[in-house]
Amino acid sequence: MADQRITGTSIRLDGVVKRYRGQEKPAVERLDLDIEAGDIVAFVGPSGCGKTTTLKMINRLIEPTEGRILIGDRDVTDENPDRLRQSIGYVIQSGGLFPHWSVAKNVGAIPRVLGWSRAKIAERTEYLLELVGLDPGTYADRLPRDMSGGQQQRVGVARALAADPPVLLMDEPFGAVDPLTRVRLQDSLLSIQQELGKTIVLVTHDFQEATKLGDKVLILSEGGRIEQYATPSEILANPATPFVEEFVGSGATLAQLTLTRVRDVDYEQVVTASVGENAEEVAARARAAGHDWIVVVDGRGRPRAWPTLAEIATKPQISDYIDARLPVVSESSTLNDALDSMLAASQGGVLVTDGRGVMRGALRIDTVMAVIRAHTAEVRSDDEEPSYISHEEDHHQEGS
Ligand SMILES: Nc1ncnc2c1ncn2[C@@H]1O[C@H](COP(=O)(O)OP(=O)(O)OP(=O)(O)O)[C@@H](O)[C@H]1O
Repeated sequence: MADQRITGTSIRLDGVVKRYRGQEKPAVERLDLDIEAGDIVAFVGPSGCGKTTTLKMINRLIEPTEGRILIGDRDVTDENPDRLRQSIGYVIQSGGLFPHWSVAKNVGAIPRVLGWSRAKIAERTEYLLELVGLDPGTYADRLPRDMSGGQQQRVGVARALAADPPVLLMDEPFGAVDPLTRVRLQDSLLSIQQELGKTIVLVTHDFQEATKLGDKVLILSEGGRIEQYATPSEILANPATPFVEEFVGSGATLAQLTLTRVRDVDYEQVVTASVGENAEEVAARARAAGHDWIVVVDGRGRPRAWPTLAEIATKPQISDYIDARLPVVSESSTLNDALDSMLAASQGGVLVTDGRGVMRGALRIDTVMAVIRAHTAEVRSDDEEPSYISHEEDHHQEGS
């Protein structure tokens, strides 16, 4: 992410220990950790290893028993915790919104405490709702209970970013939503991060999620012991300990698919059309491009339907088809997400959008399969003795 603007700050945990009263063993024995400004770091590890305890010591929702915590150059170990928390965004599972406050009131909570003017809060709220993919006109006055879990979670992210904190902490943020919503929220977080460049620390139970979101992944074992702290590809290529190997285990092949993003592969251009356009002209455009389908987009270029030319030929103009099961992923989605989305929609392809949902192209299952085959071949040639491979080939030739 060399071209990314960074507004986050570094975080350092220096000899941090947490002993809970009445517990014999410390939850976190002694942790030294450096998180670089602008990185997303994902904490993973088995239940009870100390992920949440470590996360909450960063904003001192849990007070460390020993050690120091630095945010940028600021030693915050003894800082007033309320003040500290105003400079650290915090997102929990299910959003943690105040249920009887409107979305706008929830998002403006910290700015109000900070004494911002009404106009500034309103402007910021509008910007943030747009950023997290919620139309301010539709949602600003809604109550959380009238929104889906995924939408509430988006509001939770907007609220955490309200005072533009350099650091965002997220505790299992996408744990409570269905798998497809989860993928959308992950993609949305990645596009927000592309725009903002915060330092984000997140706890997850899901190694796939950690490899998708994390610039670096921290794998902990009991007592907050660091087993490995590295980029996802380093962890997959060189697990540091037998613990890591086992933890990553059979998920490794799938995780490799997680390392490839849709934007890294050659997906196709598509022919788009707006509602009301002349169907014959659109069809001619599609045929010229060698396609027997088109994508209908709305006024902002977002996909609405994916009809075949036969379907659009039934009417003189492009009508407003709505396709509720349209398989869509974003460029920052992983190939794994793309495959899931194809399977869920029983289609041999997915539409690809940018971070704001604007149409970019289509990815076909053949392309994904080609990437998987190329990767498998690469792993073979890395791992296996050349003599073994030629042996295999001989064997096949004999058999055929
Ligand atoms: N308030 C508390 N009082 C006493 N012990 C606690 C408290 N909170 C956590 N612990 C203990 O500290 C250890 C680490 O807990 P923590 O919640 O940080 O783990 P975790 O890795 O986040 O677990 P999970 O994945 O299950 O959420 C566990 O043994 C837990 O039982």
